[in-house]
Amino acid sequence: MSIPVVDFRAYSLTEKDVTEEQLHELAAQLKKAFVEIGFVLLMNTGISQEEVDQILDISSKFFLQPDELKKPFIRQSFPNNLNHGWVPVETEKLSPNRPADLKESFNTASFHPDIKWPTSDALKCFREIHTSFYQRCKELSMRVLRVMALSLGLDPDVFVRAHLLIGTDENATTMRSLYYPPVKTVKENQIRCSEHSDYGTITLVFQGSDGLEVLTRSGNYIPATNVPGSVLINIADLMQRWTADRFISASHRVLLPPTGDPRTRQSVAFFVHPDDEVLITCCDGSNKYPPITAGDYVAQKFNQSYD
Ligand SMILES: O=C(O)CCC(=O)C(=O)O
Ligand SMILES: [Fe+2]
Repeated sequence: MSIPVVDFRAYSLTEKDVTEEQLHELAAQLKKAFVEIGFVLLMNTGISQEEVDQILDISSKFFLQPDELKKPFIRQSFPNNLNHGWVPVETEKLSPNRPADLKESFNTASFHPDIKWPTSDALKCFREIHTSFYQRCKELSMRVLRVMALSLGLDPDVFVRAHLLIGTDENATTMRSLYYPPVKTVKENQIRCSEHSDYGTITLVFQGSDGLEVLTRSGNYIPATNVPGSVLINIADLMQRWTADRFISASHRVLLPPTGDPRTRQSVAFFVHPDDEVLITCCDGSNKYPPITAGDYVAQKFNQSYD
């Protein structure tokens, strides 16, 4: 089994005249992937590899600074949005069975005027690059959510309408740039990114190199090979609840590199969340999961993963 590949050209960000027939064809392909494995590799989305390289590049300049220069941006230091900011290595614990992850990250979760952004010469484009990549990811997410609603025979705008506040502090959508430093000393069972599923509706992933693995329904992890120019998209927990388990929020992880391999790794994940106040109820009318607001669900998950 491998991750299914879907050509998204007909509804790419540069395409204005998609036909109903093309949308239904895409819907059928996405539905199959999201039911069978919960992951899909989209080609020709309109987001170019140059854009991805640009954000990976400016992010690595940020991460490679001494911790002292990153501390002013640490997560939880911005009162308007406690999820925004820098997360040092070994802070986030995604699995109860493992030590905290060997990764560092920067969460872009707010554009509130009180947010401080890096301003040094080397990082003067940091804010602009992060803001524009966030917007690109948001636009693509809206297109994907539309196709997903169609694929389930729902009102095509039902998911889009639940995500109108992306980019404000009333919505938890977060773009996270990840940096996995060279591996030196390792605790027992520690890995780069522990087994977990994501919390929101969908996640867009841009990998700088291989490393991500995905759990299949048959119970084994397979590589999500990095294909330059593509966007990997996965179902997250709230979408699994919303669809009463038709779409699956698959577990995934990043293992350690082979012993002695000094290579770092980078990726960018765009975690799409519904607006905080949106109540997620099973769209098939069942009560397989009790209703919960998107805001309460994410708050619960953050309490578990950041002690
Ligand atoms: O680094 C990656 O490729 C994915 C990271 C991830 O799954 C996450 O941060 O939720
Ligand atoms: Fe993830």
